[in-house]
Amino acid sequence: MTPPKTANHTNSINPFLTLNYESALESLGDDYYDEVAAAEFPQHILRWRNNALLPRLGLDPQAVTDEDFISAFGKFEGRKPLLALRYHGYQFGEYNSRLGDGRGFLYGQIRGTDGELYDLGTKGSGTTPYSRGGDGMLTLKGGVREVLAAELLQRLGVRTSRCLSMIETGLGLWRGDEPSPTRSSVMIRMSKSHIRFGTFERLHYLKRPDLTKKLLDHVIETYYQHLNAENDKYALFYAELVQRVAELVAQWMAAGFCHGVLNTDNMSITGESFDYGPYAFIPTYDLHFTAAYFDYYRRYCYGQQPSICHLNLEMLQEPLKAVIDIVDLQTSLARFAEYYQAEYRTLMLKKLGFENCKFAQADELLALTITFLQESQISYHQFFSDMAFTFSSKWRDEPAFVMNTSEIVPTLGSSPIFDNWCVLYHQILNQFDPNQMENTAKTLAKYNPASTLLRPVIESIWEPIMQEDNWQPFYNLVEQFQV
Ligand SMILES: Nc1ncnc2c1ncn2[C@@H]1O[C@H](COP(=O)(O)OP(=O)(O)OP(=O)(O)O)[C@@H](O)[C@H]1O
Ligand SMILES: [Mg+2]
Repeated sequence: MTPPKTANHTNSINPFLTLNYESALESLGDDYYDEVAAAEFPQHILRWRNNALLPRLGLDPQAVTDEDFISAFGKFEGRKPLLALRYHGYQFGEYNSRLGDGRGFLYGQIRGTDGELYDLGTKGSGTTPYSRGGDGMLTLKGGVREVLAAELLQRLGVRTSRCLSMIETGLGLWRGDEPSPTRSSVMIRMSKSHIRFGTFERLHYLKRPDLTKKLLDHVIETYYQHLNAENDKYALFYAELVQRVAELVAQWMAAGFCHGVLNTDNMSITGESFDYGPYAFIPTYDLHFTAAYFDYYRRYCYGQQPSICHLNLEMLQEPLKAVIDIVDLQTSLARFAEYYQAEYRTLMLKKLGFENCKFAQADELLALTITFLQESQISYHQFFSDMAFTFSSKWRDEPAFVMNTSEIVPTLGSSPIFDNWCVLYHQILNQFDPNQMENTAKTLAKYNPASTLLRPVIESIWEPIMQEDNWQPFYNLVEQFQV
């Protein structure tokens, strides 16, 4: 990504308005949404345009001006209807029937060049019937954080939504968790559906099994098309959702990502990751690490993520029971751990340099790596990025050569676990042909990017923005995530 280009507005039609919008969700009828209007902002400064996503919408980045972004995604000119979606959800275990898009709406749905249907949804675009006294806005820092998280997560192979644009909107917002007044932004998120587990939970709460079935048909037709012709498509849908969610959590865990707010209104029915609010990447392998300062009981801590997602899937059975046999639902959910473990194992072995996971001692290596990371409390990110950076085929020669040029290893002092780990890694490398070492180096580099988003890194990006409106460090970092 390059910084936003200077506006070069012509009088031609905005390319975003010429896209072939589909009315998939709108055609379900107004039981599922409310038509809303966007806020009018005092200022529109384009801070981020995700050129990497434009080709997927069938657009040539060169043909889209900054002014086009501002007109479409800051001023919301020329597009209707804008739909605030209705949903409920379990928040920190408590059912909340007063939710819904309180600061966003569905801007439109577009078939990507890959054949998938994408939602363009806003965040920070003003109040709706679901704002519950909130201002309907997103802080600039919140926007910056969400752009960064999505780009790094996609780099790390997580199935994630991404931000298409972020526009600074010139308001001063009051927030308890940021020095206030703080700057405002409006963001466009491109995702594979904004239908949440909570969208179904609302229909159950309203005792509308007819609407549940209608929505389920829509979800299968639109996002699980390959199941549409099957006789037992509903049961198969849930079985696949279980697998997708289990794999998603495994992707977070391998990435060292703690989502922070795994309420059921933040769980997508397509098994995609979204809503990067109080998230954090783990500094060290600590199962109790908790991202949200308001998560007093560590409900959504790093190590709880698999069991919370399992629980959220289990609670989703309640509305789905209107259409799917409970035995089928339970049988599918029983496979969650198996899917999770298979994906986690595969991803961690990739981080350790092995694309092909079928080798002797693979499980031993994985278990010892986790024990080492946990007991040493070495930097989770730096351990793997150092492996990638310092890997050498010489590691085959002696256990003592393994990671011997790493910066982080000397900080360990004497560590019997690390010594055992080196012996094991050395043994494993010797199971392979010497000419495989190049592949190991490539795998390590692919799955362990040098850059990270630990909290101090985010602060180091935010500081120059806040102090001197210097966005260059932000652009530089996103560019590294997009290679
Ligand atoms: N500033 C605000 N004004 C109005 N409603 C808000 C505001 N912040 C959050 N909400 C609403 O509170 C609920 C929970 O918020 P949460 O932070 O999970 O979602 P969100 O970040 O607003 O949106 P999304 O889940 O699409 O990323 C949602 O219904 C959301 O719309
Ligand atoms: Mg949310």
